[in-house]
Amino acid sequence: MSDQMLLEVEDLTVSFDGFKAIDDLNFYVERNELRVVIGPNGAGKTTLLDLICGKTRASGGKIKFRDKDLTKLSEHQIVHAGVGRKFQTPSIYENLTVRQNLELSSPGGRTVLSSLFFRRTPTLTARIDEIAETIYLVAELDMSAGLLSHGQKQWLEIGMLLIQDPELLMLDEPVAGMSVPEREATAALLNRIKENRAVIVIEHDMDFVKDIGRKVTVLHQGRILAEGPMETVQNDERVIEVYLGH
Ligand SMILES: Nc1ncnc2c1ncn2[C@@H]1O[C@H](COP(=O)(O)OP(=O)(O)OP(=O)(O)O)[C@@H](O)[C@H]1O
Repeated sequence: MSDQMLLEVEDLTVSFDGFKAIDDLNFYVERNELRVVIGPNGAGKTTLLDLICGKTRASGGKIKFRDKDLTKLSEHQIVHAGVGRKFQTPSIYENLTVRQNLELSSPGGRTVLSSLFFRRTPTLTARIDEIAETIYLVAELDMSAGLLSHGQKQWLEIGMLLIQDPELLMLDEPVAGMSVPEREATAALLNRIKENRAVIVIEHDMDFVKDIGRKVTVLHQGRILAEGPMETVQNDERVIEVYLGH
């Protein structure tokens, strides 16, 4: 594969009691790409992300990320290699401020914050300001995270991943439960953050997928049913049959 490829998933299979949730899958993501993965319930979307982040172990196949095979690494090593994953439910610290949540998520943050000698270095402060700007939370930096709206909490969690500077960011239904303006702001946010990293988004909200306007992969029964620009995919007979027509 070309040097442009950041992630190369080849012949990936996982069986749960003989049922192949991912079935001999080949899936490639380029650097600086924003890829949307869609498909009916049970298609294997979440399982694919679980395999990439090491939460689920593959039965066969490879997941090449830069020069590493992720199937051989632990979850912790995969994070360290530069893969960030956001789950559906936000896992922020509600009693801490937005700034403290970001500080805690910064590399080494967990140890420095608990230290008596924690100091805000100018570099960290500047990085937090930059991220707060990206996730639309500049005015909320010193506010308790528990007071944020549902959408703002999702953005904070994205910020908590961004501060670790992952090369690949994976998001599971980031706009679920968001208002229309929040959804539009999230589309703009994802398009901005993919400028220096790759992003994989699982999504059911077709309006949002159209807002993002990027390459779409349709999964069905653990395999790729179609792949390409949204306009092509949404006119594909097989995609309409198994997913969009419902
Ligand atoms: N740990 C597991 N043990 C057994 N079966 C599992 C496990 N994880 C997933 N599955 C099964 O694998 C299939 C794919 O599930 P997955 O959650 O990846 O689908 P999905 O495309 O993310 O669906 P949804 O849109 O509903 O989230 C489903 O049939 C599911 O029941």
